[in-house]
Amino acid sequence: MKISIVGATGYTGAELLRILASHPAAEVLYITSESQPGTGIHEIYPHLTRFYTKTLASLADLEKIALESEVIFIGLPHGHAMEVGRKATAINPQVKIIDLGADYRFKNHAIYEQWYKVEHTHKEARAVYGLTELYRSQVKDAAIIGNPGCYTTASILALAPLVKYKLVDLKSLIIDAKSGVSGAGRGLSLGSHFTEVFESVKAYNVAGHRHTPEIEAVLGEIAGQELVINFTPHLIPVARGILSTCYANLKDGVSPEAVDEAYRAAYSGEYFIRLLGRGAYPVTKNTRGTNFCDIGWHIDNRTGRIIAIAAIDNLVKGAAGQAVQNMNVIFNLDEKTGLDYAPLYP
Ligand SMILES: NC(=O)C1=CN([C@@H]2O[C@H](COP(=O)(O)OP(=O)(O)OC[C@H]3O[C@@H](n4cnc5c(N)ncnc54)[C@H](OP(=O)(O)O)[C@@H]3O)[C@@H](O)[C@H]2O)C=CC1
Ligand SMILES: CC(=O)N[C@@H](CCC(=O)OP(=O)(O)O)C(=O)O
Repeated sequence: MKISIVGATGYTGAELLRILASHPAAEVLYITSESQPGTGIHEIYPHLTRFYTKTLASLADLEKIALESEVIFIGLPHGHAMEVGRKATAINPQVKIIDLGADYRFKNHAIYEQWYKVEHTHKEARAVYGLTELYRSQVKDAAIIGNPGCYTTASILALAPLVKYKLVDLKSLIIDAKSGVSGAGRGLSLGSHFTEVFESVKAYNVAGHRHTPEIEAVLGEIAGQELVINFTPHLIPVARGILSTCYANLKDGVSPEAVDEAYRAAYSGEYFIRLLGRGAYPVTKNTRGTNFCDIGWHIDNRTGRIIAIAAIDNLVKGAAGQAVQNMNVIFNLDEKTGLDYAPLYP
């Protein structure tokens, strides 16, 4: 597959390059940057030395990129990807677009515009939400994929079986999630300085984070009714990893065995979802550098609540890995191609 990456100098772009370097069917054609065109990617990311000697192109080359590529991954800030997607598909209607940002995640554009404060400029795109395990049959035939957010991937995967099999009160969903600092991207900002983050943990965007409507839309679709959640993200002093701890009131009479069965029914055939089981504790380090999502759950008999916990690597299952998983599905390859390796541990 001839692949280009728009926004290759970002963390998700670099992670795509790392994964695609050992993908047997992938040929990386063009990689772009607006700030450093002409620079070798191995100069910006020395860890990619020996794997790539390519120099960066720019969006000025979009016509050539769109015409020659079969897949374009986009790793740009929201608001920019939809313009690239609109232009690239106009130039080459056959090209597949996989956007790692938020522009193509929402079926309801009004919700996107309300939360992201930009006008949606590619409303006619018939994009598919790329949470592979839940939308595989649509991903297969998609021309444009809105790859999910990192917190949303972990949180939705933890809660989906409970919602699907109607085991919990939909008014009681609470998600408490923690992310490593690479989730904020490579750009410099005060909040991600070492001295701000090290030896510290903080909540941010409480009751206002943009992943809230994304989680609500997907879980609402699974439930067949609208729902609202509480979602609180936290920044923790690690480079990679998301741990999402999700709370819900179990409906009366739901047994622990029924909960176990719901997780098994939802995910037993899913390679990238490792069900650790009831009473188990997922750990971000066990997923580091991989496309795995580890899930465990607990039932608190005193409060009648279930606590479901998911761990992922935000840059892999939460971004570049899931994007490659979606590409594999679209091109009818084994979903694990280029993604089947053990975590780096410790
Ligand atoms: N980091 C993560 O864990 C996750 C990120 N995402 C999403 O993926 C996308 C990329 O994220 P990430 O790689 O972390 O971001 P980074 O900040 O690390 O990289 C952003 C990229 O976008 C380019 N860029 C920045 N501004 C512009 C602009 N105005 N026009 C064109 N290009 C621009 C930069 O290139 P240059 O400056 O060289 O031109 C760079 O390649 C975002 O939408 C993000 O929300 C999704 C899931 C997880
Ligand atoms: C730690 C950190 O800052 N994380 C990012 C989420 C990264 C992500 O998935 O963002 P998109 O939905 O924009 O793609 C944040 O909270 O905004």
